[in-house]
Amino acid sequence: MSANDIQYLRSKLAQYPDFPKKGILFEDILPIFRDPKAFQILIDSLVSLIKEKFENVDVIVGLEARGFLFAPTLALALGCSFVPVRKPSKLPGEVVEVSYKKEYETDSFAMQKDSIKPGQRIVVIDDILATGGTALAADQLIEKLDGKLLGHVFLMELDFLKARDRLQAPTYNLLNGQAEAPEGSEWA
Ligand SMILES: O=P(O)(O)OC[C@H]1O[C@H](OP(=O)(O)OP(=O)(O)O)[C@H](O)[C@@H]1O
Ligand SMILES: Nc1ncnc2[nH]cnc12
Repeated sequence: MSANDIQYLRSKLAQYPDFPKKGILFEDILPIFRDPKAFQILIDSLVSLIKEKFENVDVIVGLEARGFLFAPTLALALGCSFVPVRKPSKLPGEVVEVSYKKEYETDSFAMQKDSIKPGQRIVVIDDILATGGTALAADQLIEKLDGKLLGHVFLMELDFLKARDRLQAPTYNLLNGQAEAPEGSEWA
């Protein structure tokens, strides 16, 4: 991704102080999707990043709700499956479920038991890494289904919350720099 592309995507982000609660600076990614040029840059950049960092990806897992805005398009561009992680009571059939805490509330997440096969190679996609509670919950669900977690890709990361230290798998983001797996972890 060129510096111009990064700049273009960053110019589409909007900040809202004290939303949804006092003290939270909310980062809004929705303007990206109002502009087809920005959306195309986003998908092309994510495809390049994933091809560069991960091998033989079978499944892109997207997290409700904002991950759903671009993870299916990305999966299609990569020729992978798309599998959703959803909020509770939304998925039919047998599910696995976990509760988690995020920057401004608690919630729970579920996946359909037959949505991934044991050993499938998985990259988890979401818009923002804040405390990491959401991403860790997705990791737990993938582990319960015996998927092979390759790593996480975010559009952006709230560095000051230091969530990267909580995530074990390699974690990348498009808009504010990249880092490798923690030293000593199985992915390092
Ligand atoms: O790292 P964390 O502290 O867990 O926070 C990050 C999560 O918070 C937001 O989702 P949220 O559930 O608020 O909203 P959404 O349903 O609009 O995606 C965001 O889209 C991430 O999924
Ligand atoms: N500050 C923030 N802005 C947007 N989404 C978020 N999810 C968690 N924290 C967030």
